[in-house]
Amino acid sequence: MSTYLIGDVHGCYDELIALLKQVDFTPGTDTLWLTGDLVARGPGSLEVLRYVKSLGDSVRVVLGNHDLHLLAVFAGISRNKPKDRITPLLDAPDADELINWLRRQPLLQVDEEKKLVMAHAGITPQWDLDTAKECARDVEAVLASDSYPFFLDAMYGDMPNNWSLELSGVARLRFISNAFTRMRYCFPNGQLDMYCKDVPENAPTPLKPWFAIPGPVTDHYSVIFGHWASLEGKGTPEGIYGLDTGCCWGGDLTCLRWEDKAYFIQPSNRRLDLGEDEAVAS
Ligand SMILES: Nc1ncnc2c1ncn2[C@@H]1O[C@H](COP(=O)(O)OP(=O)(O)O)[C@@H](O)[C@H]1O
Repeated sequence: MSTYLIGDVHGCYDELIALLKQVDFTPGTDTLWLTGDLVARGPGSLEVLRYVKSLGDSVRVVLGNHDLHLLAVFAGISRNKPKDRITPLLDAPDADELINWLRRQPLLQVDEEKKLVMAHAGITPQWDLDTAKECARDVEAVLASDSYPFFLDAMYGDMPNNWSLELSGVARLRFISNAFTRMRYCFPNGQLDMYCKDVPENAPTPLKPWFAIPGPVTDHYSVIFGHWASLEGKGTPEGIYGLDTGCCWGGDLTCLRWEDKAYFIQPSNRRLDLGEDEAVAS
């Protein structure tokens, strides 16, 4: 009975299956955790959603910004960008079923026994765990309801970027979805910066990666996140694990086995197809 945590799959179905084969993942016995961004960029978003949905209770997922964007595209709110390669999914006969399953997935996973928390981008240092849980529940409730398109229409944008108990309505929901799915850097007071995407060595002062600012959650829990491929899984403090290693860009799909902290790597098929140089340049 093992727990396998895998970074952003981004439509890389073949690599996901190969990685699960490598670790001998057995549904019903083992549990798979996925850091979100199941879809977009890679060629197999449809196959990834069908497979992950079929795993039932053997998988724990969180939503990423690309998953939310897919929901908005399917609802006719946002544009289908060709580079996302999601048209086969949008046109699939079971698209409705897959989308309805996806919009009922959480933003936050917590395992009290393992003292383990997972969110796509991470946990803002401005929140304790109770606040994070309450915030996640509020967005999840809207996404699961019939009025979810109203939220998806209002979710785009970078503001507000500072947590406050005074926030309400769509501004509050937008802050919550940005914090859970798009955050990378914070100001020293924990306020989000939604613009910088650079690697930490090149980040402008006073920005720091969210995980470099001590917060109530990271003080007591291990945190698993994805979203930030340019970190290449490196540079996080002990107990914080960035698992997105850019498979869809020609990097790797990374798996961490929780029980013994062993890492397993599946190289992107794209790298094998294109040759190292071309894949890295894109
Ligand atoms: N609140 C939001 N504001 C802007 N983009 C959002 C938001 N929520 C989801 N998205 C989506 O997230 C994706 C961001 O893509 P991009 O800027 O390339 O960042 P990333 O590095 O996460 O791929 C886009 O598809 C965008 O539509």
